[in-house]
Order: sequence, then structure tokens, then C-alpha cells
Amino acid sequence: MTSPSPIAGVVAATATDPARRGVLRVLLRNPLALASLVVLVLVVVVSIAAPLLAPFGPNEVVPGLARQGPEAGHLLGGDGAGRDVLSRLLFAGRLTLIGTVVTLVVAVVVGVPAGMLAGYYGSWWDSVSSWGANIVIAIPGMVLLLAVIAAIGPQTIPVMAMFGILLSPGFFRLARTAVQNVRNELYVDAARVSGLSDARIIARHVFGVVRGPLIIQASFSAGAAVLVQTGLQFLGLGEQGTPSWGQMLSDAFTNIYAAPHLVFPPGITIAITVASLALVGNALRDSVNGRSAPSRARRVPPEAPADPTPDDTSLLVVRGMQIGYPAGNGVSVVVDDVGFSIAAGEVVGLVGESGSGKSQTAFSILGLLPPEASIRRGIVHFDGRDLLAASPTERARLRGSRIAYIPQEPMSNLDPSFTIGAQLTEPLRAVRGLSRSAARARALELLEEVGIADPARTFASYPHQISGGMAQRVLIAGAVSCDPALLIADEPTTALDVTVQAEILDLLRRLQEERGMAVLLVTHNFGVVADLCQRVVVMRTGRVVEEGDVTAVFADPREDYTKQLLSAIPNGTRLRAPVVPVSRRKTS
Ligand SMILES: Nc1ncnc2c1ncn2[C@@H]1O[C@H](COP(=O)(O)OP(=O)(O)OP(=O)(O)O)[C@@H](O)[C@H]1O
Repeated sequence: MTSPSPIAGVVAATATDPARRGVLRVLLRNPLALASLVVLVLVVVVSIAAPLLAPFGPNEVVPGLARQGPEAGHLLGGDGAGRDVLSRLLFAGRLTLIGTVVTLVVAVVVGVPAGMLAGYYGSWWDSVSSWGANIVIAIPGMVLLLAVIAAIGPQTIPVMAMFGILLSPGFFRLARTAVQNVRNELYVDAARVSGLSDARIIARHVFGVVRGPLIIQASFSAGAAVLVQTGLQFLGLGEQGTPSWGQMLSDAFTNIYAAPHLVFPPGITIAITVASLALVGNALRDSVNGRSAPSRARRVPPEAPADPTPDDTSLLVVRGMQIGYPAGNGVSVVVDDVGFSIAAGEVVGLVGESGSGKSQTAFSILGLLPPEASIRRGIVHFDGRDLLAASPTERARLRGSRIAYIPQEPMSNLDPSFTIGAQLTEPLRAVRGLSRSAARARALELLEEVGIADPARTFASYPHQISGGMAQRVLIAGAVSCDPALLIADEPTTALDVTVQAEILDLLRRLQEERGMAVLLVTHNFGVVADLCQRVVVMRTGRVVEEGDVTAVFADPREDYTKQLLSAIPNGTRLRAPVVPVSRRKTS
């Protein structure tokens, strides 16, 4: 599974793709956005159903109704010409709707395909279309719209279509950037290799990425379209025979002294509609930025308390851990009743096949489960502290100082935009408070300590300029830079080739011996456990099935599953002398 960035144990949260979480679900969780959505749906439904709902025709003049206030049969009174205001308001929404839809369709149809092609193919496609988008941006919009009206007359559809063209560069840039971000992702390469056509890859793999941001952009653009359209109608530049909100507002201002109440129906309708579009857009944007998402996995009230005060004084104590994810109307439990302890300086292997729940268990200790996960019951005590009761800030502080983490994919955990030196020194300065020069000196020392041959050169390199093995050494240097009491290593050698794997394991072994830190080594490989660990916890389908001293489990595995894992070790792997825990070392 994807691992968060771990430099010096300062681990970043994994972003959750809002498009995948479902736009509707995001809106339903935000009461203000939900209310706005209801308003927008009402405006649309009422406008479409105007001929059925309106008591009078939009242009029907009722004798004696001119400038009258609300009265029986005319809930909003009559306008300057004696027409029923409520009926006109209902009909007026139709023109606004049509104008807004035309604007959005044109902006999306012009901007999105061009942006996707420019982002996907790059080269001249990108140059030509970016050049075109820049020209459109440079045109003064209102002047162009007035010129179009002067040329063809006040026709809503062509004018709003032109406004759509003016908005299209926003959609173009959005689509282009989103596609550029994914076009080199491994899954897009995999789709290419599997023989899918470009059109199919774009439609299937790339459009999914653009969809969420496009919906957000569309809601803001719709607000702009309503305002521009209403503004033009207010100035008398809209179609004369068809009722519109802007025209009603203009009529209200003409009669402002005789009938001031006429301002309210169109004014409030325009304000509520535009505000609702903005609120929906804001809710969607916030969800993309992660502001509305719950910070981390919730700990739901335990169904049955796990042993509340473990007597175990080990450095790390996990008891009765149960982790679940929402599945349909229920919960899918992926880790159940998992418990183990790690003494100070002890190296424990957490072993099991893929999907057995090792990473979920490790992430629950780190406090880095995804937001949708819930810890349904259990205890995690570290150094006597109840981690599940600790605040996110406390947990973040612990990760940067006492608990460190090494991920399985070193390359994807280094930021390609910064040098290795910048990524190593930043946490040293922010977390340990070192000066710039002291942080640099310490980072160089750490690089040397993890066996990098030319520390100064690596310090100045960008991630793409170093090998996978070097990247893992860099991450290990970052992890141990805070002198952690516990190092959690999640399959630290999986992404590396066999010789490098052995070197990294030797490095971990050496660092553990020198520093006496406890290590939780997550792996599916019993050979790695044999090489490094004193104790092993075997997991299968989210549960612990066997636990014990590595030597004892190797000599006499109780469970058939453990025997199967052991039989997968290549012939010739031998148990090395176990690392001696610091707590049990003699201090002679
Ligand atoms: N975000 C998620 N939503 C739902 N289920 C999830 C999520 N993340 C993990 N799981 C499920 O949790 C179970 C345990 O996953 P976990 O990543 O801990 O396995 P693992 O033993 O570490 O395997 P691997 O070595 O392949 O990473 C799996 O069945 C997985 O499908």
C-alpha cells in the first residue's frame, strides 16, 4: 500500500482523491453546502416547472396591479407595468438557467478537451493551445461582450456562448495541469503497455482525475455566468420580450421610490443563487484541499473495552486492536484483536502474507490510518502514554522525535523538487532546532553513517539523481536523525534488488545495535525476520496467529500457516545471531 513520506519521522498524510470519494458524499457531509445544493435544485425545478406553477403569464398585465404590494392572488405584488411579480420571477429563472448552461457547455467543450490533449501529448499541442488560451485571457471580456451585442443585438444565447469562450482558459489550464500530473503515473504507463488506445486511456484513466476539479470550477463559473447575464440585462442589454432577473431588477430601480419592495424578489433570488453556487464551490474546493476531511482515523467508542491498563511496561504495547473501514451499510474489519509488545531495544518482526493487516497495524501505531478508517477497539501504549487518547499534535510530535518510520517505496517518498540535503536538513532544523550550518553538518554525518560513499554529492543531488538503494539509505538517515526509541520499518527492502536488500538489512542491523532502538519490522519475508529479529508476530487475515522467539518459532512452528511462510524462505537462509536487546545487555 502507499506509504506516507517519512523523512525524520515527520510523516505527511496521504491525500485522498476527492473525485474517488464522491462529490455528492463530500457535499452531503457539509450542512451549508447541502442547504445550498437544495436551493439550487429548487431554483432549477421551479424554473423548469414555471408554466405549471405560475398563476399568471409572464407578460400578462393585470389591470390595477401596477406597483401594488403583496395581496391576495399576487403574493409578491405587481411590477411597474402591472404584471404579477411572482409569475415573472418563476419564468425569469428559465432564461438565467439557459444562459448559464450555454456558458458552461461552451467553456467545458472548448477548454477541457484542449487542456487534456495539451497535457497528455505536450509538445506542439501544448504550445499552440496554451498560446490560444493566453490570447483569450488577454481579451477584455466585458468590452468583447458589448461588441458582440452591438453586432448581433441583445441575444442571450450567443452572448453567453461568447462568455463561455472567455471562461474556457480556466477549464483549459485546470485540465492541462491535472493531466500533466498523471500522464507519467505507473498506472497510465501500464494502460499504454496493455495496448489501450490513447483515446481510451484519456477517457478511462485520465478523465477520472480531472472530473473533481472540473465540477468545482463549473460551480464558480456558473456563479459568474449568472452575474454577468443579470448585469447585462440590468443595463437593458438583454432580450426585451423574455422576463429575466436582471430586467426585473432594472424595473424595480425605475420604480424605487413608488414601490421599493420590487427590489427584493429579484435581488434576493440573484443573491441566494450566486451565494449557493459559491458555497457549493467552496465546499468542494475545501474537500480537495483536505480542510473538511477528518484529520485522521477516528477512534469510535469501543464496543467492548480492551484491557484498559496493561501491566506490561514494554516500550510499545498493543492490545485488542480492531480496525475497520466503511463497507456498504456496515464495517469491514481488516485488523481484529491484534496484540503484541516490544521492549526497549527489541527487534520484532510483524510477518504475514499480503493483505494480512501488517501495514494497517503499523499505521495505527503511527497514527496514520486514512480518514475513513476507524479504530473500533484496542490500546496502543508507547512509553507509558496512551497514543489513541493523544491529540494529533502530540502524535505528530512523537513521530518527529521518538517514533520514526521507514517506508517500502523509497523513491516515491522523496520530493522530486528538493535536493536530498534540503529534505534532510528541514526536519533537523524544524524539529531539533539546529542552525542551518549545524543541520548541514549533521545531515552529512548521517549520510556517511548510513554508508553513502560521497555524502556531499548526495547531499546536493535531487532524488532522480540517486539509486533506489541510496534513496532508502537517505530515508533511513532521516528516520534515525531524531534518535528514535522505536523505528517502524514497513517492508524496507521490498522495492530493492536482492544485493541492495542485503546491504540495507545489514545497515538496519548495525544502526539498531549501535543505537539500541526498538524496531518493528513489517515484512512478508520470514528470511528477513530470521536475519534481523529476536521475536516474531505472525499475522493472517487481520489476526495474530502465532507469536514467539524467532529461534523457537523457526525450530518448532505451531501453526500450519507459519510453516508455509517458513517453507517459502530460500534454501540456505540461516538464522543469524539475534540482536541483543539493549534492555538485556550487560553494562560491563
Ligand atoms: N483504505 C482502505 N479501505 C478499505 N480497506 C483497506 C484500506 N487499506 C487497506 N485495506 C484492507 O486492509 C487489509 C490489510 O491491508 P494491509 O495494507 O495492512 O496489508 P499488508 O499485510 O500490509 O499487505 P501488503 O504487504 O501487501 O502491504 C487488506 O485486506 C486491505 O484490502
